[in-house]
Amino acid sequence: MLKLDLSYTNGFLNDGEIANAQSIVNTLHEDLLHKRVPGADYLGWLDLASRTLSEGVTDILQTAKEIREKADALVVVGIGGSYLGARAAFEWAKPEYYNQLPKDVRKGPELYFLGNHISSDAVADLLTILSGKQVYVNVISKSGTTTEPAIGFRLIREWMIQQYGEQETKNRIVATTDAAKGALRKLSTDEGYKTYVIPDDVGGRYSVLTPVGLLPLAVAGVDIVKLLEGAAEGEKLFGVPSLSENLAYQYAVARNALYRKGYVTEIFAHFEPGLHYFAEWWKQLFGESEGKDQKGVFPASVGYTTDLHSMGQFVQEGYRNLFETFVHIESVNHSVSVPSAKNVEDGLEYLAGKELSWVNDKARLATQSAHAEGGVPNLLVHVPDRSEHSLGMLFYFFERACAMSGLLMGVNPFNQPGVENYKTKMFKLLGKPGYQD
Ligand SMILES: O=P(O)(O)OC[C@H]1O[C@H](O)[C@H](O)[C@@H](O)[C@@H]1O
Repeated sequence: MLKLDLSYTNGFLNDGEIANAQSIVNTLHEDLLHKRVPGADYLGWLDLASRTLSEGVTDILQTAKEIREKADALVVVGIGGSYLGARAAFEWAKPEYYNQLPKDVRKGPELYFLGNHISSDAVADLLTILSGKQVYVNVISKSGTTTEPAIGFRLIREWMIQQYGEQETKNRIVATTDAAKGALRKLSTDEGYKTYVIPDDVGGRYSVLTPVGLLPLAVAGVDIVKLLEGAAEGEKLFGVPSLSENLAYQYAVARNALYRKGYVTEIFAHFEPGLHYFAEWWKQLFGESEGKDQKGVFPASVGYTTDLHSMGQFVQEGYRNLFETFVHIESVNHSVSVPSAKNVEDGLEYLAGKELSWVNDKARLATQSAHAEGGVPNLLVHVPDRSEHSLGMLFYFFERACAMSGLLMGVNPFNQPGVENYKTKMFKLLGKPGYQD
């Protein structure tokens, strides 16, 4: 079960400040359920996990099984919401050096991501590592027109045609896109690719539990049923209006209260390298949902203890507009202890035999306390373990919190009009037809 600890907001938030928001939360909760909110056409994520479980995921599991049997590597092509959820869950659920593990240990294909940048070097390096391998591709784009994945897909498709020929390439591509619209849908129909649909009513950053995330994760051997079950349990836990019960709404109210007091930057802080991409997913979720109409908490992230040795100074004593949200995993997958080394004078013998996770947790407790003392309020989300079930629940926790938080802030949490401006300017610079004036 997730837990939310707000003790380090004491002294920053007043007594009763959260509970006092109950009546506005009641109203927004009802508006959300009855689709009376801005962006109401994009609320399909609210009960997506439970609906998907009742419809079943047999087809996705079957496709994943075939790819697992035949492929040495799956390349997942996508960006933003068509990328970050799958990568977050992959890195959360699978071992740190997954691609380097022997195939009989890994039991599935290597997993690579493409289409999330326009870097020649990164593309060239990927094609080098793929050389001689049996490669399959899952290209993911809701609009089907996003520049980076469209370029990435052209490149990998061309490379595959050279390796395997036209027809075999078609058999190795699965496209995840809109049911009817867009260039990728048309190409998939023309070429006869296997396809999966991104529902109309689920925006990119809320789409991890659609085939966008589910197919690549199933190929990597992530238990997608447990992931969905965790999120479905989250639907119940975080689907009630009462602030004393609903931790997602508590979090939403707390971060809004801090925002109104000038804490305009939120740092997502974790202590596990495997959560790096979860933080990236979280940044898109909150950044695109709230950052509009000249409002919004700026979402940043740090990976401690690494970043205590780089960003720690700023967080402790720099400009005071920060608050932190720690995500702490209570039970990690592996037990590793500090070895004894009596002849080494590093002053660490007192830790000999102690679990690294215990040391890591003491670092977390010390950091929370020191940062609060330095004027940085912080919130703590406890996650029981690194299971798919806990991850599914955490995805839903933040999705539900983000919707409530954006509504409390008075913005439409489900659109992202601002991402178009640079695209228009870029298309002009690139000489795209129709963008010259
Ligand atoms: O799935 P796509 O249509 O390719 O979109 C991928 C991403 O790019 C866009 O620029 C939006 O800012 C994101 O919200 C979206 O997730």
